[in-house]
Amino acid sequence: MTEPKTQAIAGYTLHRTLGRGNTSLVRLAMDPDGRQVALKLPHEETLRVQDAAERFGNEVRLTMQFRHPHVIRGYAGTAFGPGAFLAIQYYPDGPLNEQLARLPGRTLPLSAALRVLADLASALAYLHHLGAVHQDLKTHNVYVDEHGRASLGDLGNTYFVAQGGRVSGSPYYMAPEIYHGESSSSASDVYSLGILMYELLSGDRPYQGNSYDELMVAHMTRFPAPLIHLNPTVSRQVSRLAEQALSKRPGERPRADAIRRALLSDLGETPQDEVYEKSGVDTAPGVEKVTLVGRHGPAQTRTPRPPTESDSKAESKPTPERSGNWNPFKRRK
Ligand SMILES: Nc1ncnc2c1ncn2[C@@H]1O[C@H](COP(=O)(O)OP(=O)(O)OP(=O)(O)O)[C@@H](O)[C@H]1O
Repeated sequence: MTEPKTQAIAGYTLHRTLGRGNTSLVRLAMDPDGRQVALKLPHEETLRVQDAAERFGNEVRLTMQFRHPHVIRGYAGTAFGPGAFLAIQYYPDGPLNEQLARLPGRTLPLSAALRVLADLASALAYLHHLGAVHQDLKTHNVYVDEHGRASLGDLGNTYFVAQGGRVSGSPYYMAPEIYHGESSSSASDVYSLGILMYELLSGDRPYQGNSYDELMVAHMTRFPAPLIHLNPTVSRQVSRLAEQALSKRPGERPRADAIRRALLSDLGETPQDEVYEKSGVDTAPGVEKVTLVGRHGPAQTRTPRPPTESDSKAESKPTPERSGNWNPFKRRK
């Protein structure tokens, strides 16, 4: 296969193409420290279209800021301009959807599935603690290493609730309130986690459909069978939490941390509190900063500011994808 022409990034030796998404081309590369990395290079089109360029910039900025063992590790990046790139941890097995496609029956063994879900619940609990919403939890954005430990990637649509952001999601995983055109919240991430719990623990996503509209109806009006009926090896507690995560009303869903605890209990572990410390690192003059350091590593900085009128417009503006060439895996931009 001929490799597409790609912009050279100083200090990086480019190797084979790992994949191509809507936003970027991803190349295996050697970084200046001699480490193998996945190098995300925005498409020319991404850099030309303001909205897409901003999403790439957002992904670079947040990936470099967040530090958590289950949020994909960013090594270096440039958010904007012709030299834009993001170097992240390389996962030889690719994203979880590709891993599942290679497995018989598309299913992980129970303990492996519980571990992946517990790691993702931990990642969400961390983001939610910081006041952020991921908005795009799905198998395509999950990477699992050789020890079976999972990381949540693709922070392009992640935003801090206090700052506002564009509502988005993927139709198989998207909460009813997003279909209704309401704002996303930590509860909509928990809904996506509930979908993933069904998917990984029963072998199927709970809601199916051949179009955006069919999926919308399913998410809004149907209720899946209890998870324990689909997989009797799952505990009652995990089954109940998965059902509650899929509540139509966001307020009735559990928190990500409660799900993490239940999953760890199923693994025979005693869940520990995840501790986030406060510290004060200034990144810009004249702006209040809150820096939260996870027990797992250094700094995440957020800049609270009151939502503006344009934020609330953006938050309340869903962008349903109803065109003829509907693609269930393509994120709604
Ligand atoms: N860290 C990684 N390790 C290994 N392969 C990766 C990694 N990141 C991305 N890839 C490969 O590159 C492909 C494209 O990556 P990704 O989906 O993140 O692209 P994107 O354009 O940024 O996303 P989107 O399509 O959501 O805009 C993935 O499907 C995967 O095959």
